[in-house]
Amino acid sequence: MSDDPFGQSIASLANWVPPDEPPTGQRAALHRLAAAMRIVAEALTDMQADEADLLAAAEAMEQFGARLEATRTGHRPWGFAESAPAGDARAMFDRSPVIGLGNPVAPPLRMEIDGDRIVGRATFGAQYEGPPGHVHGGIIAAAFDEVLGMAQARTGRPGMTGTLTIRYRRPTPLHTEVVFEARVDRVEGRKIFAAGTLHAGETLCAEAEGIFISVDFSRLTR
Ligand SMILES: CCCCCCCC/C=C\CCCCCCCC(=O)SCCNC(=O)CCNC(=O)[C@H](O)C(C)(C)COP(=O)(O)OP(=O)(O)OC[C@H]1O[C@@H](n2cnc3c(N)ncnc32)[C@H](O)[C@@H]1OP(=O)(O)O
Repeated sequence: MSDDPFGQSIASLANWVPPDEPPTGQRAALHRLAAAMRIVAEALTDMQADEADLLAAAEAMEQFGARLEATRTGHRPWGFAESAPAGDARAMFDRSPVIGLGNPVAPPLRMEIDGDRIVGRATFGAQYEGPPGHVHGGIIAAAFDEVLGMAQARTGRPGMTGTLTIRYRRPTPLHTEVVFEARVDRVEGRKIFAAGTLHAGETLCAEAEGIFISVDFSRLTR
């Protein structure tokens, strides 16, 4: 990948560390808006507002949505180099559906690097419910993809998920902080083998194995 500046910029994201300082300005406002949208999404799963109240909110949201739509450029700023001028080299992560503080769909999972492990923490609310009172298995798979994905990216030759295998051992509770852990087991040619666990307290809720295939990411932009 040495002749591939885009690949290098993706690989450099593997050195991501959680920002020390909270964001400011437009980005802080974006995070606040996304957080407010998460509160609304969570409340919608269990609320008693009447029809008129809901319709008034829907109207306001539709109007605001139209205002935002009108400002869209279609530009996809998804590289280290491009997000740096936006004020923060890690701005790309704002968009993630799993960790993105600017994406209301994200729980959000908070990741940290601990030696050769990636640790991810999240508290899933009712909008992520699968079986009653417990987290949807597909959401758990998405979170594993992200933490195993971060672990494999730190090899410096990040790949795409080829195979992700999950063993769900115990139902994962909602409204409780749960902890994902991931690490790289071994690298064989382009294949990076990663593994992880999900715990709720002392309970092992799920285990995952992933095979990531190192790719030339500039392919994806063509
Ligand atoms: C988006 C990534 C971001 C990068 C990181 C940035 C840093 C940030 C850090 C972290 C936070 C973010 C973390 C994100 C995590 C999310 C990642 C996803 O969800 S990715 C979306 C889902 N995955 C796809 O859509 C793949 C679709 N599939 C493909 O594009 C191809 O099939 C691909 C690239 C996987 C392989 O295709 P070929 O043509 O390049 O490779 P061939 O030549 O066929 O195989 C090479 C070797 O790999 C094995 N292989 C190929 N496919 C495999 C598979 N699916 N499973 C297992 N092994 C496979 C083969 O057996 C072969 O092994 P032998 O050399 O013979 O030993």
